[in-house]
Amino acid sequence: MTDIVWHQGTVSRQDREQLLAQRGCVVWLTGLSGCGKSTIANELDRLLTSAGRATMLLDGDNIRHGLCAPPAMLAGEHGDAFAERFGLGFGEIDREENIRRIGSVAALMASAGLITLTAFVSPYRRDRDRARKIVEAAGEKGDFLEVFVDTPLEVCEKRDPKGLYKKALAGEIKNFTGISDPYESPADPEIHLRGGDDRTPTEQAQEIFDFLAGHGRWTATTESAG
Ligand SMILES: Nc1ncnc2c1ncn2[C@@H]1O[C@H](COP(=O)(O)OS(=O)(=O)O)[C@@H](OP(=O)(O)O)[C@H]1O
Ligand SMILES: Nc1ncnc2c1ncn2[C@@H]1O[C@H](COP(=O)(O)OP(=O)(O)O)[C@@H](O)[C@H]1O
Repeated sequence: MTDIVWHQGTVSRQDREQLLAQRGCVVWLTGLSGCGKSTIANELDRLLTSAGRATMLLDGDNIRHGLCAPPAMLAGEHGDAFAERFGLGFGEIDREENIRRIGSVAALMASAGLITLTAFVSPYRRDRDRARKIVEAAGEKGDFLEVFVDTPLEVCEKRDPKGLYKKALAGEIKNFTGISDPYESPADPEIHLRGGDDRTPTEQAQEIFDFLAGHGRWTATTESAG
């Protein structure tokens, strides 16, 4: 198809995972803005690192400051044509490319043996399924865990930690997920967290931690979680 040929490295994924005594994977949190993705992912990151696991957290807001920056952030350094071509907004095709890039980066991190946590709205089922495919192609089935942070829209709107719902409802932000853009719920997520329930983010993160521990993602524990 192209003249690009895959180069097989000398150090294998198994070599890297052996050093870490764990199997790399991707924990993919999806849900509306304000549903609790970042909070739960950060709590999970803390639980895992306290337990001696090697992790990396990719968070939507942060990644959109670099790898998936919007056109306005790129124009100054690279010019308008570049910014238009490679900068990402929130249209359907932009979100598709955002999730494609994140899926690829997450797969690389999982291949390095890291327990990779991602927190992106990722509203389209097809995009999430593609991310799963990329991760599993780089590893094996079971390396991708979809976590649906299922917090009702009314709760997210009420929390509105960044004031984005207020702006979206006033028509100041276009294509805002849940208001003027769709969110397609996962059909069969590995973990379904009901974000509006009485549990704390720490308790919800613990549920994910227990799932990972119960599925043999690591073989040695240096310290207990908590
Ligand atoms: N139009 C629109 N729709 C949804 N979200 C918006 C929008 N504009 C800005 N934001 C802010 O950007 C964060 C979502 O970025 P993501 O990269 O996770 O989005 S996506 O996965 O490509 O759909 C999202 O972060 P979270 O609130 O943490 O989810 C918002 O803060
Ligand atoms: N389980 C929870 N219970 C109560 N409040 C929560 C819970 N999870 C998150 N929050 C609060 O909701 C707000 C939005 O969380 P955030 O993690 O930024 O969401 P997202 O990353 O999905 O946009 C934060 O102010 C956070 O403290």
